[in-house]
Amino acid sequence: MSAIEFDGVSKWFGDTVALSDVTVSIGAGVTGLLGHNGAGKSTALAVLAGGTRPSQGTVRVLGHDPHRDPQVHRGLGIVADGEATWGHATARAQVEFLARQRGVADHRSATRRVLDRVGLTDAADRRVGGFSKGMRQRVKLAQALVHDPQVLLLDEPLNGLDPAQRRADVDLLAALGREGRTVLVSSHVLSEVERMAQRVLVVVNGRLVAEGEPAGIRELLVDRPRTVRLEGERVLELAGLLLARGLVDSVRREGAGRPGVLVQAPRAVALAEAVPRLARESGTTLRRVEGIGEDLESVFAHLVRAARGAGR
Ligand SMILES: Nc1ncnc2c1ncn2[C@@H]1O[C@H](COP(=O)(O)OP(=O)(O)OP(=O)(O)O)[C@@H](O)[C@H]1O
Repeated sequence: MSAIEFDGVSKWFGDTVALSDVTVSIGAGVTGLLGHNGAGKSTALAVLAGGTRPSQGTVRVLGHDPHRDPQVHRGLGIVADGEATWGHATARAQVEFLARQRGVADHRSATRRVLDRVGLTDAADRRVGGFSKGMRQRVKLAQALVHDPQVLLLDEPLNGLDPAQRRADVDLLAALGREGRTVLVSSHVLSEVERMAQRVLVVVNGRLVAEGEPAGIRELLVDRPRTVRLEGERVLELAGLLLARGLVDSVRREGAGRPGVLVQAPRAVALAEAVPRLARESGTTLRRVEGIGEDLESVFAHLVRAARGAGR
């Protein structure tokens, strides 16, 4: 059995479906839980942490029902979204407090070790109130790790961090995964999860719509149907060539007074490869090439349609 098991899990709040029939096993290593705002990521983590019960289906963490069995917390570390530190206490005091609460045998040395691991040794005896966001995030991580848990749940842990802090945290989480821990990290940024995760689960409107290695998920997200706007000299000739070669399904001129042409490509990557080459062949001088509707929502909407098509 994997450390984390979802079996037919649904969760609704009144009329809102936060999770819909999710079945998945998650084992050792880093797994990214990718989805837009409101997709159900926090709910999935809350169900695993025992904070909320599924409306339907079962979850197991290290074989326990997290909602009923407090034993689960011996093997579980949680880094929640948002602020969870006390400004007036030192980093060491906050981590030690958690260590004592969880019954860690030698809580002082465990605290020392974990503060060192997250890079807070020098700041350990300073009040957390004066810490940067990244340092406070480290305190939360140290609190989650002090009892050496097998399973670690992190809700958008890289939010609000600067690039150097992000890199450090990505390295730390990747290392925790390599040690054989089961690390589940939520995010709405693919490039973030693909740097640390061996596996990515994509959640859209509460449904698990795709899963796989980061490279495969990237391909799925990037190489999808896309509307592209082309602007330049003789751009209609270029669009004609694209149509003739089956690289686009349709060509439409923009409305009056606008110089562009809108093409609908079934595979965006093939189009991107062909456009510069065919522009040269047709003598087109391109001024602009831009994707239309490139927001994350439209990417996820595509995945939902793809998942429906596959009968999931
Ligand atoms: N306690 C609650 N009561 C009512 N609705 C809720 C509750 N918790 C979550 N929801 C709803 O369930 C859906 C999923 O929310 P969830 O917070 O799990 O998404 P998320 O992917 O974590 O998004 P975000 O990144 O914005 O936190 C949303 O529509 C949200 O409004």
